[in-house]
Amino acid sequence: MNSSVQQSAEQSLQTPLTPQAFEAALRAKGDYYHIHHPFHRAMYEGECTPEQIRGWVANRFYYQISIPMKDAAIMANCPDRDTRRLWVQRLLDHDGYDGGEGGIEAWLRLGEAVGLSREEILSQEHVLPGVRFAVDAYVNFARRATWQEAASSSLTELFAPSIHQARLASWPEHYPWIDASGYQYFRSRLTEARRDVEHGLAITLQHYQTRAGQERMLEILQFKLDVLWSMLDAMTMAYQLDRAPYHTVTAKPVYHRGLF
Ligand SMILES: O=C(O)c1cc(C(=O)O)c2c(n1)C(=O)C(=O)c1cc(C(=O)O)[nH]c1-2
Repeated sequence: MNSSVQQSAEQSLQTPLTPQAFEAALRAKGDYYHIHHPFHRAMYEGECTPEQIRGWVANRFYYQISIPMKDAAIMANCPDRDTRRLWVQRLLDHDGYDGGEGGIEAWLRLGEAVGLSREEILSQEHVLPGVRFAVDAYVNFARRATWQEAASSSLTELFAPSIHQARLASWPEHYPWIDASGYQYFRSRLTEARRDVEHGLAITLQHYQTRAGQERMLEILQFKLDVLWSMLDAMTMAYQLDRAPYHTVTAKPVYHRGLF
């Protein structure tokens, strides 16, 4: 590269993206959302066996119960009262409040609708180590990052309404054996995720003002996409390729159930 070309490349890397261009770059990350993962595609194309659906629901439960801990960690690091007043809604959405059951309970109902018992889900006996490690990486990131960085890592939710919508549109047709009462979680998230995104996006656009910061935020978003993709990789090994951990040694789920 001659020096003037190099200089202008360096300059453009120092120029912050406009808020519009930054938001467009965030949205472009949707190309790597787990909606494109083969396990996910199989789910909404009707190709999954009941065992595979049950495996996904039981494993995703670990994400569901970890999200409020992740959000509590963000609040614990956030000195801004106005932010906390809005952010606390996320905990309440999942844990329930004022007689409302909340998302964790709705997920347990989804589990029952696909044929799992409540005890089986709560015991975490089906949670694969790879899923656990991926989810824990997300919670641990939220514990040690600044609250703004941790808040912005939730922005994969930009793409979540379309994935919940895809399930609502395809599962009842493909999997008539699933009790329709189980779908309430997906329905609730359509509106909850949109509201979360509005707040998360406002924090993000306000916080990342330099080009280096914006590039870092895109890397944070990629980290979160990696978390979601890696969870499905672990499920693919166990439920599609019959290669659960230790399958060469035993068919028993000997893997640990969390060390809290
Ligand atoms: O079903 C999904 O594909 C999906 C994805 C995501 C996401 O993109 O992180 C979330 C959820 N669901 C979800 O239900 C949810 O409550 C949620 C919270 C968060 C977050 O990062 O704070 N992501 C997600």
